[in-house]
Amino acid sequence: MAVLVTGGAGYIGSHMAWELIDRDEEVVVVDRLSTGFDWAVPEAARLVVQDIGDRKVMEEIIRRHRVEAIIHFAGSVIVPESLGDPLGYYHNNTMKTHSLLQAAVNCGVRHFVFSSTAAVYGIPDRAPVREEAALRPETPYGASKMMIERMLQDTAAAHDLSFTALRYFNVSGADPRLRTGQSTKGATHLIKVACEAATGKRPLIEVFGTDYPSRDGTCIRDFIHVSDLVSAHYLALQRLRAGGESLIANAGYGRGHTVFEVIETVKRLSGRDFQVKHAPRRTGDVMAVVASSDKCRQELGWEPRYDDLDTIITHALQWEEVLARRNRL
Ligand SMILES: NC(=O)c1ccc[n+]([C@@H]2O[C@H](COP(=O)([O-])OP(=O)(O)OC[C@H]3O[C@@H](n4cnc5c(N)ncnc54)[C@H](O)[C@@H]3O)[C@@H](O)[C@H]2O)c1
Ligand SMILES: O=c1ccn([C@@H]2O[C@H](COP(=O)(O)OP(=O)(O)O[C@H]3O[C@H](CO)[C@@H](O)[C@H](O)[C@H]3O)[C@@H](O)[C@H]2O)c(=O)[nH]1
Repeated sequence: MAVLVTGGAGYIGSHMAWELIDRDEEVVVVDRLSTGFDWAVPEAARLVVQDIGDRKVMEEIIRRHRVEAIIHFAGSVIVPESLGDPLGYYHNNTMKTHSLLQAAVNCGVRHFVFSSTAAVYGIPDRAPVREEAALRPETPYGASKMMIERMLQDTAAAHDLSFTALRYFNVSGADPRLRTGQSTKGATHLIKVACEAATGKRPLIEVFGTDYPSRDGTCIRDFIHVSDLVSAHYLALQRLRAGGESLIANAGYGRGHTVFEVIETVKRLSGRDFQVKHAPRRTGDVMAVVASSDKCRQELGWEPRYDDLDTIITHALQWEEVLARRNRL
């Protein structure tokens, strides 16, 4: 029996593949390598280069490897990009997940763990935001994921399939053993961009909006270490295997940092100064997005190990140095 990891050549998915390998699971990765890298997949996992949207092929893969659970990361992930290409986002996220779910049901897959997002909340009425809050996504990206959550609830009610959807807040950092990290080309994520500026890969960082009514005028985000995130997935999988009910839970620490605080931390930990340019607000940005993490801790027994901005940024910087060394070779 195998666990299928879609998007397992990408940032979070490759950490998940390592987590599963570390726990002696059999792992099959399906990834079309649009933003992921074949070298990011552990050698002990089987990589199939394939788009998840082809239902017949996915059914063959599921049957051939006797897939018992799917952990689904594949998708389009850039919030601002989704505003310019909504149909592309609904297609790659919502429609292809529909097709994957149909394949899962047809083949009798029992468990499904899904990458949802804090973006389903839109502008939360309060921070920290609880799972029961109204879902009012501000962007096609958030809406594409909200629709998948609904599809999962209806599918689990009708079929012998249980699911966990984790609503990730801002994922960052890298495997502490530096076996993988965020390698995305032309990255747009704050910590990655700031680390690239610190290691000289970019000349500067732009801060999108310095006039928000926050403590220093910049947006606030709840940064979660990628290794803590994948450990929550593993706990979710084990809980479903043990007969646990389907669940939707936030994955964040419950603490927010501003954009300026992140940049200052990157400067301090790297010991390098870089130019910080104040720029207009970015369309679709929400001022403060912070998780209530009670449900994840209580239902999954989740105990984060890297809940500290310095640790997250230290690992992110170390991974940037690994990439820089590789590119020089
Ligand atoms: N990074 C974050 O802060 C964050 C926050 C919330 C949710 N998420 C979700 O987590 C998941 C993983 O994100 P990531 O940051 O690792 O991004 P990523 O771009 O590094 O990984 C996505 C992977 O999916 C693959 N892929 C995309 N479309 C595919 C398709 N149709 N068929 C097969 N493979 C496909 C890509 O090649 C890539 O390897 C996504 O679903 C994203 O929406 C990420
Ligand atoms: O060069 C940069 C990059 C980002 N930011 C700001 O930093 C904050 C965080 O932005 P970013 O890292 O792009 O993440 P988000 O837009 O918050 O979205 C992330 O977090 C969401 C959950 O909160 C996920 O759903 C998304 O997939 C993931 O990209 C925002 O205020 C941005 O305006 C900058 O000022 N400069």
